[in-house]
Order: sequence, then structure tokens, then C-alpha cells
Amino acid sequence: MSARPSVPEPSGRAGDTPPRAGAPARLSPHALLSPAQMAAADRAAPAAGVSGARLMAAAGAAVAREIRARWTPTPVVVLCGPGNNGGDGFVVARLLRDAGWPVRVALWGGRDALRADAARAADAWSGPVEPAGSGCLAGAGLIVDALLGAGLSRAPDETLRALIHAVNEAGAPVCAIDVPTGLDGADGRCPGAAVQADLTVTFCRRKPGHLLLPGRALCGALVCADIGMPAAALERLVPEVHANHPDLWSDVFPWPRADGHKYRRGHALVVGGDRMLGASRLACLAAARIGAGLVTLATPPAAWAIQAGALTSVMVEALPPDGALDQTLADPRRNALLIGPGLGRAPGGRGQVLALLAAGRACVLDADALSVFADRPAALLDALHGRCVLTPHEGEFARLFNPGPDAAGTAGDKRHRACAAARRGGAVVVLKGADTVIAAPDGRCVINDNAPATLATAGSGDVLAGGIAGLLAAGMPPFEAACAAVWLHGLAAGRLGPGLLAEDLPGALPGALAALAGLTGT
Ligand SMILES: NC(=O)C1=CN([C@@H]2O[C@H](COP(=O)(O)OP(=O)(O)OC[C@H]3O[C@@H](n4cnc5c(N)ncnc54)[C@H](O)[C@@H]3O)[C@@H](O)[C@H]2O)[C@@H](O)CC1
Ligand SMILES: Nc1ncnc2c1ncn2[C@@H]1O[C@H](COP(=O)(O)OP(=O)(O)O)[C@@H](O)[C@H]1O
Ligand SMILES: [K+]
Repeated sequence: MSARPSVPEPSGRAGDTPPRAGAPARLSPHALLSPAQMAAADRAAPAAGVSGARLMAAAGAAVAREIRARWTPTPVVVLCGPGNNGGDGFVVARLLRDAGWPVRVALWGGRDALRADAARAADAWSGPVEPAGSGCLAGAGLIVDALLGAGLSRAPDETLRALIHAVNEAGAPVCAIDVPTGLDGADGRCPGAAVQADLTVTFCRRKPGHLLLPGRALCGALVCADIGMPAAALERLVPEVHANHPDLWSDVFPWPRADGHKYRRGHALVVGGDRMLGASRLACLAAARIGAGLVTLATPPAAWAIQAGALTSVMVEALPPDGALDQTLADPRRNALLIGPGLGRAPGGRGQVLALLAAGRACVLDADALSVFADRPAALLDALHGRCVLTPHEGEFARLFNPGPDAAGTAGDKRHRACAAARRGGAVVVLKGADTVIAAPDGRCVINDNAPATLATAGSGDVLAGGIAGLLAAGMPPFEAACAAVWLHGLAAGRLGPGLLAEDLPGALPGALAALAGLTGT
């Protein structure tokens, strides 16, 4: 197995490859840079030996290459804006024309607005430059969006909005340079209007807005091109967020050991309710498939016979009628706890959650284990500890963290809300969705991008919660366990394809684990 970076510390540089003596550290390829960080790298590049013009030439060449790899020659309209994004557009125009493509260029904003490298790139374009307006798109077989880059400084004004709408209504495929215009690369939001691209070519590193919705959906296919940014220009950047990838956590993945036995692989305890019985079963199966050596389902007595009849390798035990957990927690080898799937909102639920938290063991709280605290979130948040993982979807998250007297003050984009919630709770927060964000109380943050839309089906969250519990039982630290389970969950779903039911997911975990083993050389 090759040496891999670990997930970075918030204020450190872990996560990036250790430097050779005298050489700058290499920024993790999974780091997501803010537009401000990317701009700082652009500014630092010349002192590190690579001029802005060279970067722009490489950026334009990368875009032209990606276009030529996907489309056959067709009339292209390149829409250029007033900044360096527009400069990249002029380079693309020249390269495509040199390759024999029919190319027209339309400029949004006056030629005098172009500065430095962008002005020089415009000078190197010898063809005509039309004013950008809806008419300039007539006859386009492909539109190149070089209007604005990632650092949107304000919502598009009326003329830009009209241009964006014209692009989206032109009926031609769109290749966006760096980001679709109107999308804020920092957070994935688009205040006003944004270009809908089929292909987006960005440079050096992706930005959070490429992964977070709605940004991700606006990008179409995303390519991150190497444009020769010198390592020294990136060396001072401390990425605050990464894209989820095994490189971030595979070094602590709990593969079974040749000298192991089932107790070494951990014992996950799932506390179920007396309704929605399938939910806790799905969680148990996922916990066992992903790596726990033993799994026990503790169930209300009324559900015992059904659960015991439906499960084989998972042990099923009946709780006392009052739901007290002291007996079931008496065995300290039950080292990872899960409550929530199928719990329901019966009055005893809160007490059970607090009892599990009081045990101080690794613990996953999902679904109703979160919702039962909707009227008094502080009662839950104050009881959490550093080995807890919360797995809310947006609805459950809002119940706990919406601004209010108890709130974590979680306004803002999805990443910042998840991070604020993790800080407030002192626990790992997995804020689920197509762009699941995993945040740790120490500031680490990962965005997942491998989950297919077929996961939007009842019970898939129960499988995820069980997967996290299984990895916790097997000894993985909470943040890494959450990242790994989310990634494996997405991969398993992707491998199943259309028609997926939540009950298919545990059975698809072995294939996903095998793929992980192959990827990491385990
Ligand atoms: N990151 C890199 O490694 C490289 C980046 N390059 C390109 O440089 C771009 C960044 O260049 P710039 O910083 O000049 O950014 P832009 O090309 O996005 O232009 C910024 C200009 O647009 C204005 N603006 C921002 N939002 C606006 C709005 N809503 N309405 C009207 N005007 C608005 C700003 O005030 C500013 O004048 C990147 O997106 C990329 O395409 C490449 O040229 C070279 C390498
Ligand atoms: N459109 C989507 N694309 C990708 N993943 C999704 C999408 N919608 C939901 N998911 C994922 O599916 C799971 C759903 O969990 P949850 O909402 O708790 O459902 P349930 O309670 O039915 O199990 C989460 O892991 C979530 O991230
Ligand atoms: K653009």
C-alpha cells in the first residue's frame, strides 16, 4: 500500500504529501480551494517561476483539449467576460480556430476593461469580436462560457442575467471555463441566475462550489486540469475542506487481520423500536457487512419474535418492557452503539438516547433519535461527546440546529452549517443529501460526491447509519468512519445501478469493499 495522506488537521498541513527535503509540500489532490485561495495561488505563481500568461495559456489549452476530446468541429461561440476567465476564453478561441473549428468571439463588457494577461490574450485573437448579446448565439453548435470565474463578487445584474438565460435557452451544449457563470465557487450557490453547463473545466484544484448543490448540478461533467501551478505557489494554502476519497481515511480502515477474532472486530449494538422494524434490521446488516465482528439488535419485547425470525447472524435480544438499557450495556465489549432507525417518537426514546450517550462509547444517532429532541435540542447537544456521530438529513438537521434559543447558529451554506453544528455539539455531523457534508468538531470537513440519486429511497439512511456503527465497532475513529461509510454507501449504490432498494445495499457492500481494497492495494 502506498503512503497516503491522512485527513488534514484544520490548522495544519496533514493531508498533503510530506515534502522531500527542500521541496514544497504537495497539496492533496482532494483539497478543495476557495476562490480566494486560488486567486492567492495565481498571485504567488510568478514568484515561483510560472507567469500568469503561462497559466492562462495552459488553462486555455486544457479547455480546448477537453472540447476536442468530446465534440467534433462545430460552430463555436466563445463568450468572454472582463477578467481572466475571459482571457482563458480568448486562448480557447484561438486554439480551436487554429485546429480548424469555426469560432466566433463575443465580449461582455468593453475591451478597455480587459487587463494584463487577459488583454494580451485578447490581442492574440486576430478575429472579430462581437458585443455579447442574445443575437450572438445564433447558429452556435457549442457555447464556451468564459464570462465569469469562481469568485463571483455579486449577483449577476440584469444584462448578465439576460445573457445567462440566452445561453441556457440557445439549445447548444455549453462548456464552462472554471465555473458556470453565476455560480459561486465558494459555496455552490447561484444568487440570481447561472449557466447550465454540460462540461466544466476547472484548474489546479476543485472548489467547494463544484461539489455542493446546486453548483454540482450546474457543472455537468467536471474536469480538473493540471495547468502547471508550481507547488511553491500552493504551499501556504491550508485547505479547509476536502472531497471525500479513500486517500483521506484508508490508512485507518479496519481491514480484518489474519490474527484477529470476532471480538477484535468489535461488537455493534443497535437499539430498535417497535415499529418500522425493517429500519433497524437494515442498520444491523450494514454494520455486520462493513466490518463489525458481532452485531446485536436490542428490541422491545413485542418485536422480539419478528426480529429474531428475520435475522440470522445478527443476535436479537429483548429489552425490558420499560426500555431500560443498563442490562444491554453491561457488556463493555459492545463498543459501538446505534439508535434511531425505526425508533419512532414514543416517550421513552429520549431516555434511551441519553442512556447510550452516558455510556461514553462510540455512538451513532440517526433519524428519530435526533427528532425526539426537536423541542429541546440543547438536551441532546449538551449530552454529546467526541465519539458521537450524528446523521441528520436536512429536515432532522433543521429540527436541531435551526436558529433559535438552543441553536448552533447554523446559517449559511451547507458546509458552514455542518461545521457549526459539529462545533456546537462537539461531535461528528454527517449532513446527508446528494452532496453529503461530513464535519468534525475540530474543523475538518469533507464533501462527498459519489452518491447516485438512486439513494433517494426509503431506508438507505438506515444502511448508512449501520455502516458507520460497524466501522466504529471495528475501531475506526469517528470522523474517518463517517467519511468511509458515506463513500462505501455511495459506491455500493453506484454499483447496483437503477432499481436499487435499501435492502440491496448491505449485500452490495462486499463488492464496494473489494473495490476499496483494490484501489488502496490492500
Ligand atoms: N486559478 C488558476 O489557476 C488560473 C485561473 N485562470 C482564470 O482566471 C479566472 C479568475 O480571474 P479573475 O479573478 O479575473 O475573475 P473573473 O474572470 O471572474 O473576473 C472578475 C471580474 O468580474 C467582476 N465580477 C464578478 N462578479 C460579477 C458580477 N456578478 N457581475 C459583474 N461583474 C462581476 C469582478 O468585479 C471582476 O472585475 C479563473 O476563473 C480562471 O478562469 C487562468 O487564467 C489561469 C490560471
Ligand atoms: N439525490 C440524492 N443523491 C444521492 N444521494 C442521496 C440523494 N438523496 C438522498 N441521498 C442519500 O440517501 C440517504 C438517505 O437517507 P435518509 O434521508 O435518512 O433516508 P431514510 O430515512 O429513508 O433512510 C442518505 O445517505 C443521503 O445522503
Ligand atoms: K465561466
